[in-house]
Amino acid sequence: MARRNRRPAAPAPATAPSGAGRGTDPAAPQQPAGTPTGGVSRRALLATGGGAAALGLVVGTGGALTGARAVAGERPTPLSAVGEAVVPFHGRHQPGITTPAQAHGHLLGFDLVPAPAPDARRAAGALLRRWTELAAALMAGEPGERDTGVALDAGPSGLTVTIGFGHSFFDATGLVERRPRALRPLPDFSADALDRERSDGDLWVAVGADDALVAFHALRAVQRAADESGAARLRWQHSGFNRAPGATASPMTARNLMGQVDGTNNPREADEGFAGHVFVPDPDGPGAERSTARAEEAWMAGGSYVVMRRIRMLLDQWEQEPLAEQEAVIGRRKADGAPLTGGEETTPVDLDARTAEGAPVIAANAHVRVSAPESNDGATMLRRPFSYHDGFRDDGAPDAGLLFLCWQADPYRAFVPVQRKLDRGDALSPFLRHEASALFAVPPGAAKGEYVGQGLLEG
Ligand SMILES: C=CC1=C(C)c2cc3[nH]c(cc4nc(cc5[nH]c(cc1n2)c(C)c5CCC(=O)O)C(CCC(=O)O)=C4C)c(C)c3C=C
Ligand SMILES: [Fe+2]
Repeated sequence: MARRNRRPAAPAPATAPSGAGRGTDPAAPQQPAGTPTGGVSRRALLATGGGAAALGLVVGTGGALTGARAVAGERPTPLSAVGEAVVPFHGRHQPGITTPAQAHGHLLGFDLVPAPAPDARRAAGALLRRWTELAAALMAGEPGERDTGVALDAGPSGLTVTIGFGHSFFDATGLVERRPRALRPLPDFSADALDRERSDGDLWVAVGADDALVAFHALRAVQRAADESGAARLRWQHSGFNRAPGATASPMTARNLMGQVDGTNNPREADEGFAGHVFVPDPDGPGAERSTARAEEAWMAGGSYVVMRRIRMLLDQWEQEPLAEQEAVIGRRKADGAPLTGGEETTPVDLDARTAEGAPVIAANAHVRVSAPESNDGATMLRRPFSYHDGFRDDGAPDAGLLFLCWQADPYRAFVPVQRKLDRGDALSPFLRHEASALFAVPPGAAKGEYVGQGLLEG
């Protein structure tokens, strides 16, 4: 059976007319996040004399910020395509789902501060409004409330901020009736070695940007807003990276820390049925008949579910494997990601191909065979991972791997069956340890004037 491969990533237009930010292919992180807009950037404001006052900069709280680069009348040096890229915040879906994965990512899990349910709900609503306003401002290149200035000289750099709800949020806020069925806790898998303190959580915020300072600036603003609100406290943080835009001569699919080209056969937004795989359908729209959602979950229409897995790679073992073994484990060539059945990266994998001796060319336990939609009743997810490296463990091994993120309309029809199958017989599994896990309901995007999750908290 010849399988359909997705088209190669097309270079993003320098200026996108609306909506999509820098294109919608998470497998194409090397393209600058390009949607220069007519909006006034932080840097332009400074250079045209708006200065510190217009930016509401922090002055006198330890590190005075004066906007010293602001000189009235001075023309700003143009930002590079990377710096000036703007991803729109408002829209049907939240940003950071179909946005190509950026060079830097921070994933934050929060717990609500215990309080009687009505108070916790009110406090959560206020925090979500504050996070929404912050995200919209920072993503547009404007300063946040009492801005720290960390991102002062940069453009928004394709910044995205994405917000979600965990299973326990609904207990804490007395909203159990409105908890989606698809948000029930993930089952245990035999290979799990999960650290519960770095898993789960009431609330989730994901920050991505192509500049490290811009990403940190947003991460800190989000965490400080939670702290100051008294509504939520940080439970865990996982930080990761991808290759920087422009690091390769032309846009290419990213590699992971095992050296494999990773993301080739991701679904593309232009594929038929893409939205049905990734986003929760409208109750009366196409795809609703396949949905298990109840009327109480209508607030999730246009939203998506994200599974996060922190997967450590046993790199000392992996790097001992001969190249041919490494390629057999995946079913693709390491150099260019082409299937072992021939062709180039985007050539469809032929799962039926046999050697002269009659053995399958793609092994029965090869990762691409076991995980493919064709082997899982069509189960399809949008993968959007970051690599991570957090130093070395006591045994000297790198604490490094993949912050695996996948997006789907229903995790029980995508991640869960596929991970069950991988758990039973994937040639890659012996080189992996799943160390943290979480599932979040990511509501639809907010319209102007609304906040993310308003449909749940006030609907
Ligand atoms: C449960 C879902 C998946 C987990 C967990 C997972 C972990 C994981 N994968 C790689 C490396 C590669 N994965 C590739 C393809 C691929 N992986 C999944 C799912 C999970 N992977 C799917 C659905 C697919 C696509 C299969 C297909 O349709 O062909 C590839 C091949 C290139 C590609 O298409 O992206 C690589 C390489 C690692 C290293 C990893 C955990 C650390
Ligand atoms: Fe995979």
